[in-house]
Amino acid sequence: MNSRNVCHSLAVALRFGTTKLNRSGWNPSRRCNSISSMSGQLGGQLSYVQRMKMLQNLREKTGITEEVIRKGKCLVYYKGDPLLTENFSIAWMDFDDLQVEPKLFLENAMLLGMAERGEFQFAVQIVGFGKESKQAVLSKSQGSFTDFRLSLMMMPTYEASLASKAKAIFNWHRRNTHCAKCGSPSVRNSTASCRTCHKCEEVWYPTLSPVGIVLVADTTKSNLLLVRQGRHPKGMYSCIAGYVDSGETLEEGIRREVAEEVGLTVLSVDYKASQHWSFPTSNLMIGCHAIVNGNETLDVDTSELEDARWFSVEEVRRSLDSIKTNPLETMSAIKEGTDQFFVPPRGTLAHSLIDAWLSG
Ligand SMILES: NC(=O)C1=CN([C@@H]2O[C@H](COP(=O)(O)OP(=O)(O)OC[C@H]3O[C@@H](n4cnc5c(N)ncnc54)[C@H](O)[C@@H]3O)[C@@H](O)[C@H]2O)C=CC1
Repeated sequence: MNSRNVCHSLAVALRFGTTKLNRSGWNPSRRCNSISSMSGQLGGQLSYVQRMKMLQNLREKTGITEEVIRKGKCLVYYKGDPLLTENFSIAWMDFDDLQVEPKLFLENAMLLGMAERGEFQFAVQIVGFGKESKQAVLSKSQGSFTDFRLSLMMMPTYEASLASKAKAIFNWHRRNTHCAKCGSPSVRNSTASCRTCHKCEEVWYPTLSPVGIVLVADTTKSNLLLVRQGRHPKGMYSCIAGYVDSGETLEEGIRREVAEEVGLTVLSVDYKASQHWSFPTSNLMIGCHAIVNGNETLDVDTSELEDARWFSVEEVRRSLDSIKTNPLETMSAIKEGTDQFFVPPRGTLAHSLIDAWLSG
């Protein structure tokens, strides 16, 4: 089985307004002074600060011009799946290779960011380009369209965050075509960073929900508590996660989730890392380590969880090593129906929290 077939199988196994643009939107005839003045810098390395200022300028002042599009590289999506190379990196495409009018491109694209060499990064959905679009892209590129969830687990971290951002923003625009204040149609700006109501001019920004995710250890630090939901692949145990409620701090949300889901008292919480996560919508996963009183009896909320169990550090380390060394083979074995315990794959914050705890 070649690696693409393995990937396809794994993807199955892991199944877990109008185009008129507003005043900061598309205007092909407008020259953008700031971009023109920057053009001397393009091609060389740009500092992080320079790049952020330029992106801010595009979002908030000038909007996207044809000049910007032509200097761009595109992350291409077909029906929600990104175009990746054989090695699970983004198969960036030049705008010219997409053979589409700039206006149609922009109606289906969003500004993602800017590479260090000054290339603008776009994400674009090609479904809107017509029936032949998929074949046309595949014939011009070295990539193939790869299941989105699998992509996030296999891509380099930086690229996975770009892919996650694009998916979340596209979804948000699709679901938020009308103003939540007056009900009139809203229009997106050219970078896709917001929508403006045509009637009342209220501006709407993509929403992001905070989720606390926590790796729980007992006071001896020799046991880790992991949980599984019915929708997880067979054998997979992960960290406790839950949405932070309005009015709560992150720590309060985590204490409440641990109490509700497994009936344990959290003694301490330490922030570790965060990750954007676009399932099912747009979440900011905020990852922590926590210590609980391990003498208390587990009281599992079976409406949320199928199981919660203490694992020894050695058991968790063996599982993590296996999935780190051979991610595709391990996931493939799991798909065949093994009862083997495994931790979430690379690309998930749960995996990083476990990895950080074991290396700490
Ligand atoms: N990247 C990672 O390592 C992991 C990510 N996750 C993600 O964390 C999120 C939360 O996990 P679960 O609690 O298991 O999710 P869930 O989808 O089971 O949600 C639990 C409950 O929260 C409520 N809810 C749903 N959406 C909400 C929102 N936007 N704001 C407030 N409440 C909401 C609903 O009542 C739902 O029943 C999910 O998106 C899940 O995919 C979970 C574990 C690991």
